[in-house]
Amino acid sequence: MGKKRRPRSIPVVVVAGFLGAGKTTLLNHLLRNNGGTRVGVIVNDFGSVNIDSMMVAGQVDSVMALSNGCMCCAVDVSDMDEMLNRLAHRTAGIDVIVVEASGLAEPRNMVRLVLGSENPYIAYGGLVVMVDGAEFQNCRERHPELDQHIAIADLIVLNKTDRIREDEHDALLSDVRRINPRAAVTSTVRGRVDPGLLFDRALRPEPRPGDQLTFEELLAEADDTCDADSPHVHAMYQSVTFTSESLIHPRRLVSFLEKQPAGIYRIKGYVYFGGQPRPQKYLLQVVGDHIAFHPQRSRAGEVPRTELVAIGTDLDPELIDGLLGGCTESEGEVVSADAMLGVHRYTLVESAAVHP
Ligand SMILES: Nc1nc2c(ncn2[C@@H]2O[C@H](COP(=O)(O)OP(=O)(O)OP(=O)(O)O)[C@@H](O)[C@H]2O)c(=O)[nH]1
Repeated sequence: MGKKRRPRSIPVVVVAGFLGAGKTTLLNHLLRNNGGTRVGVIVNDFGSVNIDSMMVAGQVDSVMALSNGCMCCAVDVSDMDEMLNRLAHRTAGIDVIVVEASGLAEPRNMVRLVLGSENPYIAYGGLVVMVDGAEFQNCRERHPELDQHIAIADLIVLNKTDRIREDEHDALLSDVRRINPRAAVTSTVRGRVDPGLLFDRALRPEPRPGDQLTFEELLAEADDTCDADSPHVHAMYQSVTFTSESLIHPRRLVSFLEKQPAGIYRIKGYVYFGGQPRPQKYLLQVVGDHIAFHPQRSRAGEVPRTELVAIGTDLDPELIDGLLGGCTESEGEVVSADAMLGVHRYTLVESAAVHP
């Protein structure tokens, strides 16, 4: 009689963190440094164009995008379950699944979606919460509920420490430790964490007995709705998507970015400027006041299509669409050679390696 095989148990790790904290950057780092571990990825973006899945595509065999909008308040778990089923299927050969929550998701509800799965081959692998070292203290003032996200994390990644002074880092670290004395905390630049911290729970610092939250505690107060009694961060936010097949005028776009309409906190997406022998493609990333262009390699014959998602509060979609529409090149317009100077000022060359 053949030996009975034990069912595989694929850990599912949820990565959460406020808008722009560096979740996709961390994911790309993990995918590049997976040491042979096959990682399946589920991304859930807030806007109607899933920029995050485009940013990890090409890094991984299995990337799946959860449908338009933040999933954390989905009433049933079927969408998530369907993706988990596909990734956990034997033929996919996946060793670990990472779920990147939208930057506005309630992590508790994302965890609930994973725990609610009926798939016998997966096991909840913990919650990683990323903190934007440069923006967190400001964000906390606007959204005190972000402390709750930290409070339930298993691993807290203090990211963007290159953008803060040592004393600011120390203050942040002690705040985070006070909010969650249980979790492991690691400080990073560009999400460069040891993948072993996420993929192999045994490598994590072991919580002391009685320190770890039980699933029941984790799920307590998990909310299916976004009503006024349980305001979720994303209930206040909206997104505006802009697409254009015309080339973008660099100087006009930079001027838009430097004087953004009120309410925008985050902009991300792909932009095409004119160039020879082919248009120049950039990934644009704006978090708060911080603007970054990341040069991209475009394929020969690639049709330029700018896609940007702006996320914020009290946005005026028509105004934003109109202003971005005004940043396109008009037909026959001659763009001077120095028009790219503004873009170059905000260009991160090394980032080409982060987001190819
Ligand atoms: N200076 C600096 N920039 C970083 C660091 N990590 C990420 N970034 C930049 O921050 C911006 C946002 O990073 P993402 O990884 O897209 O953030 P995210 O959390 O996935 O964003 P959302 O999905 O919109 O919530 C990008 O321009 C990154 O290159 C870091 O450690 N230092």
